[in-house]
Amino acid sequence: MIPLFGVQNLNKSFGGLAVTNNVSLSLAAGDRLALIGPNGAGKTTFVNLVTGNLLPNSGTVRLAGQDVTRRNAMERVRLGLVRSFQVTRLFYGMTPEEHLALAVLQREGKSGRMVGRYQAMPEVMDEVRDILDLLGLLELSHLKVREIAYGQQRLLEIALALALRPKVLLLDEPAAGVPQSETARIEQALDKLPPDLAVLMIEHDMDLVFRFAKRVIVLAAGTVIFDGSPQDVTKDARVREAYLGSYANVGSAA
Ligand SMILES: Nc1ncnc2c1ncn2[C@@H]1O[C@H](COP(=O)(O)OP(=O)(O)OP(=O)(O)O)[C@@H](O)[C@H]1O
Repeated sequence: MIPLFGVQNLNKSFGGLAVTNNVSLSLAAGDRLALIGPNGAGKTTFVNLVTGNLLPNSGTVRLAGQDVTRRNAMERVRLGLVRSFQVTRLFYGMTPEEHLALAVLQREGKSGRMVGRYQAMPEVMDEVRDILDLLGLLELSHLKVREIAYGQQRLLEIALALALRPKVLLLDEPAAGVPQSETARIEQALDKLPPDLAVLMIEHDMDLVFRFAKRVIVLAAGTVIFDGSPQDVTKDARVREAYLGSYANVGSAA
């Protein structure tokens, strides 16, 4: 079976520094994959190669049966590869509903000027409400972004990505900066993502990784040193040494 998404033998160097070393991985519909690794392991670089924000020195990126290695980020989005937005790109004076309406209209190729009239468009309103409801944001739909909690702003980033109808969703540290009291909300929302969506999550919060991922890839110095189940990652000697350290004992006891 052809995977929905795959990279083969991807390499990237900055000057003499090899940051992505022969990385290969693939994702099928419904996969829940976490990419973890110590600071500087090359996770952000890898995401940028996948999204088209960086070009690799060699290797290929394939999406939905097509070689997209030389395609730009927007073309990849149109083919279904979407990265969650970042809080810094939200408009603090706009509501979650307005953000979602704008995203849906943009996806449909409709002018941003129509955003003032979206409430009269039942198909847009239905979709906006469905996505907000899925992520537990419906009750906040009319508040300004600046009035909602940081964890909910992070959920709005995911909502905006879903509005682009991805086949493959890249979640870049969805719990980063979110207070402990709000991480349960993130977990609950991630549980409700469409089952056929393939999700690749980069995350440092190991509790979230263990609850969410069915498969874990560990990157160290740009190289994949582990690809397997969350249960096995804690037992792997190289991973313990490179990254997990004392967490390994906690994880393996669970
Ligand atoms: N544009 C660049 N030019 C030169 N070096 C870079 C560039 N981008 C990243 N690097 C280097 O590549 C290495 C990997 O960086 P990267 O940000 O991909 O790691 P990371 O795993 O995402 O780290 P973190 O978890 O701290 O975000 C680092 O040594 C970094 O300094």
